[in-house]
Amino acid sequence: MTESAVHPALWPAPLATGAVEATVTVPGSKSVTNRALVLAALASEPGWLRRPLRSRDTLLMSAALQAMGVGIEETVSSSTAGGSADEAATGSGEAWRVIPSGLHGPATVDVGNAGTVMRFLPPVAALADGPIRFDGDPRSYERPLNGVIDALRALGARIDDDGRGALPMTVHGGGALEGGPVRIDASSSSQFVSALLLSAPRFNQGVEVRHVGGRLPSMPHIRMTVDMLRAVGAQVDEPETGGEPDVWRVSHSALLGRDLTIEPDLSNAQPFLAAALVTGGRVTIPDWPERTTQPGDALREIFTEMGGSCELTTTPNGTALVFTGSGRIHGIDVDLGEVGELTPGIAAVAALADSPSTLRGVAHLRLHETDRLAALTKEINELGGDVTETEDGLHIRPRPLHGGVFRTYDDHRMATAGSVIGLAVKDVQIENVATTAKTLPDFPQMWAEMLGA
Ligand SMILES: O=C(O)C1=C[C@@H](OP(=O)(O)O)[C@@H](O)[C@H](O)C1
Ligand SMILES: C=C(OP(=O)(O)O)C(=O)O
Repeated sequence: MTESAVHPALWPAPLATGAVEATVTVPGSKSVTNRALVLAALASEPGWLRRPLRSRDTLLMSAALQAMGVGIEETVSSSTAGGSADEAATGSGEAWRVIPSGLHGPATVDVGNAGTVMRFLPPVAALADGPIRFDGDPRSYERPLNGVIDALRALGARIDDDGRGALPMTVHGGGALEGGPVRIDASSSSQFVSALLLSAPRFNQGVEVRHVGGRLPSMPHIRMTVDMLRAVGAQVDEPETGGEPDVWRVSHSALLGRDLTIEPDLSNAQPFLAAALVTGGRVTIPDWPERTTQPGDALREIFTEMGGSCELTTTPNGTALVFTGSGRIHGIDVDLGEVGELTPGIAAVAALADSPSTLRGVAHLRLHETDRLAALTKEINELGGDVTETEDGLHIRPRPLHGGVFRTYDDHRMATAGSVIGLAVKDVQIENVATTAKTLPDFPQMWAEMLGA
């Protein structure tokens, strides 16, 4: 855990005074936006991202691509293609036009603490015609990157790092990369696999990535990578459509420019759904996709098991998820290995439940924005909770909680998790709620609006 250098302000998390009844328009998916930016930058023609997420992680991705020469023009979209009719009203009619170009160095990339930027861009940098320096927040030096660095070296790239297989580093782009077969251990982050696949159509021989090692986390995010590659014309062989287990192959090919409307971020819908569960209220999320690779879709099942119920409805503007709490919150025993980023929000709800919970399969969360297992244990326990860390997760035994400071360790999902607890527990103060800017800059305002403030 790394605490902020400065001691940021405390935000009094609002207590819910009754059942929440709200419709919450959730901004675009971080994971889809950053994949779409990379694919559009590597395409052979311009493309559009409509309703992209505008947050720290996506602006860092955009700035990095622009530093390498990609044109990204921000406009307010005049098209309503795929968007809901209330786009103009919500200000979500924003669109980014991406104009690919030769990739150039020297350039500097600030990855912040964005896993997608620090993992997805080194393969892009290897295609540039000069050195690309990567640096970021102190925490980015601690997050695993060795899978990407070692694989790129094996595929022909020259990289200078300090020997730890981590940031900071310089990728000496040679204008092209040979590519071909490579073995990696991606058990610490699925993003290693996604990173190599996303740029692979531009490698001379494409790529064959073979995962060797422990369980691969976050499989839906790899499916998202595969789906989005196929949607821009790439040829991908992968385990789920009959390929060899743990092997992905992407052929060399040109990529199409696409006009893509970004889905709402379903993981960022989590605190709002949790609010319905915790207060026995009802929250509607417009534009919830009928089919998606986003891991947040699993919340329909998980939060139903924890006491709510939900319905995917069709409205004149598209589909919406209506989630209703029953007033009871039940504990859960669940493996979250596929959907690790949902863990903080599930832990928050579990701390308020009427029975214990066991969250499993998420040891790799120790290397996320912060050590999430340690952070959740410490912060819930400091409010009077009874949480213990296991080898790969958390045991949560609900107890009456009291107010206090909930530290966030520069982790957006710690801030939203603390806010969920604050709905039910008086006087919870969130340290550095501004850290939600990583993926949801308007969180405090959205939260207040949901509560009718
Ligand atoms: O590819 C992606 O967009 C992501 C993959 C997952 O990473 P890990 O596999 O490192 O958990 C997830 O936790 C992260 O929030 C986003
Ligand atoms: C793990 C996360 O982010 P990152 O993309 O930085 O890995 C997350 O958003 O929960």
